[in-house]
Amino acid sequence: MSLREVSPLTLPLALIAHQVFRRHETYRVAVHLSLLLAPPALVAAYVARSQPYSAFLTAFVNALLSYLAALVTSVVVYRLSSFHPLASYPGPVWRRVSMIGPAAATVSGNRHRTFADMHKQYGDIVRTGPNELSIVDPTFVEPLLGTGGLPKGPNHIGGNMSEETNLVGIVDIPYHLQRRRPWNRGLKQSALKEYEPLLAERAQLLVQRLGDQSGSADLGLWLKYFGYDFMCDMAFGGGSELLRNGDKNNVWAIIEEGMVVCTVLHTLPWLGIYLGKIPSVVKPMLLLQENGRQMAKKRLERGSKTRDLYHYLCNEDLSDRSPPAIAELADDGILTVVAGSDTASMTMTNVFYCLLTHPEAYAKLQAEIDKFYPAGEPASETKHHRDMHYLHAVINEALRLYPPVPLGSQRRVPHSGAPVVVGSTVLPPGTVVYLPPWILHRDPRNFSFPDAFWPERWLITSGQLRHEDAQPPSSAKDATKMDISGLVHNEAAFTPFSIGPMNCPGKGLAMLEMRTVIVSLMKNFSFKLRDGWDPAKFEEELKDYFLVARPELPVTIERRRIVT
Ligand code: HEM
Repeated sequence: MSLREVSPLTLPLALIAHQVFRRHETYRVAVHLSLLLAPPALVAAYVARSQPYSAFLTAFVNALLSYLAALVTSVVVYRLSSFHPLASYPGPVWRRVSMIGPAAATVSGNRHRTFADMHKQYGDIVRTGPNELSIVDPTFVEPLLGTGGLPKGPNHIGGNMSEETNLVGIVDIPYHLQRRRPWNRGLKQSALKEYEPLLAERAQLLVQRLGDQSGSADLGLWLKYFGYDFMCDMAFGGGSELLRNGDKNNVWAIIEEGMVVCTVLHTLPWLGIYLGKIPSVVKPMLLLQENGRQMAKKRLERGSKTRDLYHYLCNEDLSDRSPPAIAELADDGILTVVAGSDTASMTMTNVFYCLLTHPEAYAKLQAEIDKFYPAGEPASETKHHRDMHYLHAVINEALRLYPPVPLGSQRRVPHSGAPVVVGSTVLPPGTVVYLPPWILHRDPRNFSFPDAFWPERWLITSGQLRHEDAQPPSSAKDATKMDISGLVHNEAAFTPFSIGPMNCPGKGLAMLEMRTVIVSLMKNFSFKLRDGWDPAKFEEELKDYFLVARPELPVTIERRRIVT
């Protein structure tokens, strides 16, 4: 049977299959295979009935080719047509067709820059994929992320290579909220108090190890070691000694290589499901998952002397509750490692990069630290944090310029529900949405001098500094006092931790950790960028692999004398 003979039969079946795929998006391999193979098989059985088996095989191959060609054509034509629900949204034509190209492009780590370029060209709402929009209008933040907002998007299904994801990717809102409760208990203020001694001990070890580095080091690397060790202390009651022993098991290479693969699979979730079945292809991802699972499993086997995060995740704080399933706890171990250690250590690296390239800000923060932590006052004392307005402003400003999750967390309008309407914008069912902090934070409509590191903006708007006493950022040479008095500062557009019931539960811990470490380091050392290193490279080499991957930060280190 030739292609021409089978095509009249396969064409209508392909059109029906397209509609089924479109309305009932599924990640079940069995359903995919049935929809892809059963119709051509039926056509072949029909046209080659009462003929030898070889005729059936020829008919099947031809039916499959014509069926797939019709299916692909139908999908592409529909996505490019004015019938597609997102047809009215502007965006590059190639991105309307398929996510395969965008997924391949994520490997470069420039996804955030690509999104920024698209917004420059097409405006505030851009169609960045066949069914995907990126929105940089801050009035959408609360309705889409806040209470009553949208559920999570499907990207973590790809990253997890399974529809069963850890907390961060749970799509079903009631189930997400149920799984979220122990995290909230384990990361609330009273629980943080119990982590403070662990934090103080680790920060002291970081100081000691940096002091051993004979005057020069990659500060980013040591902050990564610190971040991982502290996260293991805090979450699993110990288990990592990178600061003492170095990264002999390459855990950071595992995390960073895993995140590259994860970003590709976030963009094409169905591919994750398939590649998950070919371990050799997704080895970095599997190693990353195994690392997190092992950390959690070892913790469960040995128990913990401290009330660590797993004390809460295992419901050990509730006498009337049994622990959740081991698989669930192990999956949340992966999330703990990635969400908890990478983000905070990266932000501390960014803080030091900003301070070291802005000596006047460095000097102001040093003065504040010396005021609150004179000789004799331990750097681990947290009671001063709330009065350290400049420290808070510096951290906020680093988070504004370099949000660790540059595109933010994905959301999706449920397939089964009604369209979501925000103002005059209609988001049809099935639409995936990004609200990228990287772009919102650098938009002059949200923040004056958007590309400048200028902690003073946070002091002015919180009433700590009068407009008339503020100096414009050093990089904004032509700025006037007028520009400062008409300061634009829209905190509704500041979303490094996301917002709403599915936001980051680790915000309080991250702030505590960052403050303690910055104080400990600046109280003990003077840092300078290593001579000959070009700081311009730092920003260029920041990569978006869902979380930001950072370049090295080489510094010279000198011990300060005023310290006890
Ligand atoms: C500077 C540090 C950090 C930043 C900027 C950050 C940012 C984020 C963002 C943007 C999300 C996505 C939220 C959403 O979907 O709306 C998230 C989720 C999450 N983060 Fe963080 N994070 C940081 C540190 C931490 C720490 C220290 C922990 C502690 C373990 C943590 C635990 C989590 C968890 C468990 C989730 C999943 C929340 C959920 O889906 O309900 N994060 N984080």
